[in-house]
Amino acid sequence: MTKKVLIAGFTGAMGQKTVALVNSLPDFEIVAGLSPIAEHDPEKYHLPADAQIFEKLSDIPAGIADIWVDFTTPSSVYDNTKFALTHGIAPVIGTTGLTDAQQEELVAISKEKKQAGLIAPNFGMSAVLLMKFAQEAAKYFPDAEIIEMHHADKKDAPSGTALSTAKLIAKNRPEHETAPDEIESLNGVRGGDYRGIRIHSVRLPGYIAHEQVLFGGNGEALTIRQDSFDRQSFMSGVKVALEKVDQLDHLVIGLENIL
Ligand SMILES: NC(=O)C1=CN([C@@H]2O[C@H](COP(=O)(O)OP(=O)(O)OC[C@H]3O[C@@H](n4cnc5c(N)ncnc54)[C@H](OP(=O)(O)O)[C@@H]3O)[C@@H](O)[C@H]2O)C=CC1
Ligand SMILES: O=C(O)C1=N[C@H](C(=O)O)C[C@H](O)C1
Repeated sequence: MTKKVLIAGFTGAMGQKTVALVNSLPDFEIVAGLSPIAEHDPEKYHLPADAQIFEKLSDIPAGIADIWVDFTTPSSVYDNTKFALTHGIAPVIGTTGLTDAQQEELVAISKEKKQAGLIAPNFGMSAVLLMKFAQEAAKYFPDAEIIEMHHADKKDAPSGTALSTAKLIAKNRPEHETAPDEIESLNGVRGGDYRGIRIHSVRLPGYIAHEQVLFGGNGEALTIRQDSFDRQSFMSGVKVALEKVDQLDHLVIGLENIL
């Protein structure tokens, strides 16, 4: 049976890639899009002619779609995910910026409602592998810093991927002495601090999405790096999520958990 898909943020960079992906899949059909300032012309955004365009959540009827793909903004993703979970739609969330408390609350709602869903801070295979390798390396190299580099239009910092990487490192590294207090003669020059792991966010035109994890040891160093040169790199992960999300029994965090 064809699965009905709503794309939130369908006018954006990732939204338009997702539109092209879903249009290419015979078992999925775009039935609706959500975007606050979109022109109501499905053709302009390559949506099927009968797809409905919504400007706000409250206009969307329950059960309009089976799957809700979300590439919107950090300020709207919590409400969007909650709406999908409570209206019988399985969320596939790529938007970053959810806090730990928000994620926990959404998982609890999904369990209560018995509603499937997935949140993936990164749908790219290179980033999923980078996080896995960084998690492993942290057992042997507890001293780590992260540099993430993104296009100049990115709204949130640090990236969701960098924050997830830092969490995995913090969870897996052995008991660790923190560095003595440092003096910054230039404010912020040592980056953000997630439990002693420094994160440096670079925003430049020409970049898409890149991350480097630097581990320092005794007379040696390990660097793990991934590059998304094109947003197409995220689409194989989105495809897997579309195909597998309805097999989950609640909201799962991380693409690696469904691969
Ligand atoms: N998980 C992953 O693998 C990836 C995640 N991302 C994340 O996806 C998100 C989107 O990225 P990107 O496509 O580059 O961003 P864009 O700015 O290109 O697109 C954002 C989209 O969200 C829409 N939007 C804005 N406000 C709202 C709202 N309140 N409700 C619904 N839609 C809204 C915009 O619509 P309008 O034009 O009408 O304002 C636009 O369609 C970011 O959080 C980014 O970090 C990005 C790449 C990969
Ligand atoms: O905004 C982006 O572009 C990206 N956002 C995600 C993040 O914040 O980690 C994933 C990827 O890095 C691209």
